[in-house]
Amino acid sequence: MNTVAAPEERRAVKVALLGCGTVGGEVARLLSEQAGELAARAGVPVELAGIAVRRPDKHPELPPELLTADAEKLVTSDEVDVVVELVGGIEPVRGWLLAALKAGKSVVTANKALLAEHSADLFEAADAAGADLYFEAAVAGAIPLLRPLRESLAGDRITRVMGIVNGTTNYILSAMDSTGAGYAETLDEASRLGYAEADPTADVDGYDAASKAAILASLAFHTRVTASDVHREGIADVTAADLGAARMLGRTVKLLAICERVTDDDGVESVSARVHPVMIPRSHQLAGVGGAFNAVYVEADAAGELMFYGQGAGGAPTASAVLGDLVAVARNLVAGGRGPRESAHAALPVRPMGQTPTRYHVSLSVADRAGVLAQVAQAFAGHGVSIAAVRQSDVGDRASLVVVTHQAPDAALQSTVDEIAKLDVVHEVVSVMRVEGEDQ
Ligand SMILES: NC(=O)c1ccc[n+]([C@@H]2O[C@H](COP(=O)([O-])OP(=O)(O)OC[C@H]3O[C@@H](n4cnc5c(N)ncnc54)[C@H](O)[C@@H]3O)[C@@H](O)[C@H]2O)c1
Ligand SMILES: N[C@@H](CCO)C(=O)O
Ligand code: NA
Repeated sequence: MNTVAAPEERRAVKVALLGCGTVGGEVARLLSEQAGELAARAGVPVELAGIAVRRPDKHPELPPELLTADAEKLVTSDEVDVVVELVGGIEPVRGWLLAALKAGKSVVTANKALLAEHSADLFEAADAAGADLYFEAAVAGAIPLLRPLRESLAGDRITRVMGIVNGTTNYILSAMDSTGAGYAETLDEASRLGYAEADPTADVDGYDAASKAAILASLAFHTRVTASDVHREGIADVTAADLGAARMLGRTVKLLAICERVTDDDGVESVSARVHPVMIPRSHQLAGVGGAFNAVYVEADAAGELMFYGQGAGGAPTASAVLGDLVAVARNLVAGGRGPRESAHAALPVRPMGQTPTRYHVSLSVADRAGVLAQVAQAFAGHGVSIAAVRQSDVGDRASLVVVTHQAPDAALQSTVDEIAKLDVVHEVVSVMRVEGEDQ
């Protein structure tokens, strides 16, 4: 348990840094370059006790006496007060962090994959030992977002969190939209710039954003949501035709994480968490978020609408969030307090995607003859889906038909699209995508 130390008894807060790659390297640099200022802000010097990397011989830039390949031993060393984990992945990191917490060390991590599956165990271990668990860098990089959710908005009732939380896919979609650049070359560039995960399929297939959505939903709604509770679709299937269809409607495509508190007709509350590509109007504030930037809207009963924007990936921006957490832990050690614990009292069920209300855009290539529109409209009506707008234009002997719906349960919309694809009069389903935001 943390205790208050008299100023003369305070020794430096000693940090074990696990991982010294894109983010860890920047944390090590800033800890050294800003040592004086960090000590002044924390009220105590913050110093490295050791750095664990996979291959110490590959790091001539780091002090050799600090380097080790044995993270397991480092995390429970008597000399260490705080473990900063920037390795990533679930095992063996989970075991290291549980051992560290059990030994009373506080933990700062950027590891969303681990938190989205095991935060309950980690919080429990932190509570048992009276240690801290901070993870601002795990969602939306440099942007202060988790601290506002955990602390500033703890007195409000959040109803929705929606935004762009993966820098790599936003970088790719922005380039595909603005320059028509190809998917593969843009992904290579995102990896080179240090935005992508070690295995970039975690980014493009939506796993990274789904982990972040689970963390956001858990914090915003005071419940437990894991990555497997989040409906996940990535951007691998987003085509030039989708972007073209969006452009025709004055829209663009973004990969969004959407977490909502939903109340059914009987007043029963649940949460819905999903990640998928979405068409949004170009006038929407999220449409202007380019490159590896992230932006997240939070809607709360009393606060109204808030927006958080900034660099969501990259070494230095992510290190900024890590260092902020490290200063918070050091201050707690000095003052003898603790940061916020897990808040999961609401224990809300997770609503399946099929029952979640969404809106669809469907772009079809159809035969240009009488009665086609009626057949398509009938398919929507048969599934109880109400149409908001229809646009038809002739393309040679075919017609292009674009339908935008009102909200309906996602399963009803999926069934409608499946039925339409089988109609003889439909030559091709050119693009199907969910939509958010009002049309102009
Ligand atoms: N790169 C970003 O923009 C970014 C942003 C936010 C969060 N994150 C998260 O930060 C973490 C680190 O990401 P990164 O981009 O810096 O990764 P990275 O691949 O650049 O670095 C990983 C580091 O971990 C070390 N490592 C791997 N296995 C190890 C082992 N068994 N023992 C000791 N050290 C080991 C490697 O030597 C390397 O130094 C991940 O959880 C990632 O999801 C990254
Ligand atoms: N790979 C992640 C890093 C930031 O969490 C991204 O592209 O957003
Ligand atoms: Na953040």
